[in-house]
Amino acid sequence: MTAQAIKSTKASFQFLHTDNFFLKEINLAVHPGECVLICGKSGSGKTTFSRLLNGLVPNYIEGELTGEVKTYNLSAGKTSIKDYVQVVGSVFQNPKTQHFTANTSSELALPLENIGMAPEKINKKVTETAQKFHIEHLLDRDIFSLSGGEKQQIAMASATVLDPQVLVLDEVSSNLDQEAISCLQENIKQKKADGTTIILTEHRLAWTLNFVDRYVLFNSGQVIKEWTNAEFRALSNNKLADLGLRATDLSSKKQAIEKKKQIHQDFKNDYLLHTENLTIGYKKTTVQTNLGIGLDPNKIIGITGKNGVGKTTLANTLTGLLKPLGGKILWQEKLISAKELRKKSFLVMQNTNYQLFSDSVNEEVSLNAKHPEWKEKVLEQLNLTALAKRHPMSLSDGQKQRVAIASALLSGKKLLIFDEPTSGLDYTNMQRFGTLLRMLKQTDVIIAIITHDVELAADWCDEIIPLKQ
Ligand SMILES: Nc1ncnc2c1ncn2[C@@H]1O[C@H](COP(=O)(O)OP(=O)(O)OP(=O)(O)O)[C@@H](O)[C@H]1O
Ligand SMILES: Nc1ncnc2c1ncn2[C@@H]1O[C@H](COP(=O)(O)OP(=O)(O)OP(=O)(O)O)[C@@H](O)[C@H]1O
Repeated sequence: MTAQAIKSTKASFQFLHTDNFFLKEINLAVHPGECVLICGKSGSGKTTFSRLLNGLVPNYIEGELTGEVKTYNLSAGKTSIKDYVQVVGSVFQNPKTQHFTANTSSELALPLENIGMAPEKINKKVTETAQKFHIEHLLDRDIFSLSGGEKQQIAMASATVLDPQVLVLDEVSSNLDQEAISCLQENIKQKKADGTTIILTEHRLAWTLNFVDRYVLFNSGQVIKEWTNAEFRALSNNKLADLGLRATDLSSKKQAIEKKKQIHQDFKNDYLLHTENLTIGYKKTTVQTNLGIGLDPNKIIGITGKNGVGKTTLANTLTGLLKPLGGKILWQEKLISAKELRKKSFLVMQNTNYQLFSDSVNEEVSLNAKHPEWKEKVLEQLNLTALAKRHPMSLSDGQKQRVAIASALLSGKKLLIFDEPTSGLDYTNMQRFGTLLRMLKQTDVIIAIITHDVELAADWCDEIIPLKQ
């Protein structure tokens, strides 16, 4: 019998400074070349378990581990990270935390340099890898000036450049457009065909049906169910929703999105907030020119478009964080400055790590809250009540996202823009977020959501503005 690629035997893990074991007696065996997807609610332990497979837990995120977790001959808690990186390629949920260099080409070359590959071979491999992921246009760029999806693509390419035996991919599709997801699918299938063992943690499941062998459901730090691919495909969207999981059949949602694009009227100038010939971008890069868009209260507006098209740049400009390169932004038909826009608006960023400052969830959402009387209800609706005393930085990514969302909802600002707010959210939390937005839209607030999330756009947006290249 072949040895297992991954074998977790009664693995339990307790985070430092906590009273209880969070992961509880996890048994899971994955054979070489198998592709296993870990799903489950936000905070169920998907990321923590995946970090036991690449050595980050407990080497980097400390705590007590009992039982055993082996990735080939490496053993969590006993093997150093240095040895893990030879065997396991990882993509983290938040790609920003994983880049080691400031330049995209150096980022892809670094793992190859570390194993002493000759420079001409390195160049060839970097070019080949970029071609596989269709990201040649991103080579030799400053990493910090990439869009969220572009960063995710670089992280994925860099994790595979050494052809590792195991890939651990934590929410790798969360910021990608449809084209980038198709390319990711092809690459994963190719890796699988080459015998790579692949572990994914995901909320969005539809894109995984044609390559995942087994689905494993986590709940409160435990494995509670497993399905083969065929069994999982047989589950209806309703059944998945009962389990708190996202839909696998998105056909009707995609149709709904097309209808919502038609509902949105092209530019007219009686919007509460509208732009005229707006040019947005950075010192040396113009991202969009001649933008005429309008936003009104009392509806939830989705903003969609391909990776790198300028959605985040637009959000930053409309909330006054970035000055326009040209053109006008008008509020009630009067010119409005960046400073005034900052006063009126709240932006929930794509990476919420940058906007959580307080020592507890409770303090964070109370900062600048104009509606403290809503606090209890909002925390409850976003499943945060039990986390109120926790330090925001100790939360899972989906939990952090919900804290930033709660702050926005309580802020009393007139313009709320959410940049990919549901990238870390399961079905139930996405629905709860949508429900809160529907309540809020009756209060004369402009609500805009930048999103690649097909379910969020279809189920909760009233109109969709597609941003074009
Ligand atoms: N600080 C910056 N300096 C220069 N260029 C930048 C900067 N930030 C982003 N860009 C570039 O501007 C373009 C638009 O980026 P933006 O983040 O607005 O895209 P996006 O539509 O939000 O993408 P995604 O869906 O991937 O999040 C991209 O090509 C990106 O590489
Ligand atoms: N350093 C830490 N200290 C204490 N608790 C932590 C720490 N890191 C994570 N947790 C808690 O462990 C639980 C599992 O977190 P994990 O990130 O594994 O969840 P997840 O299923 O990946 O969630 P999401 O889908 O939101 O990313 C969460 O309740 C989280 O708050």
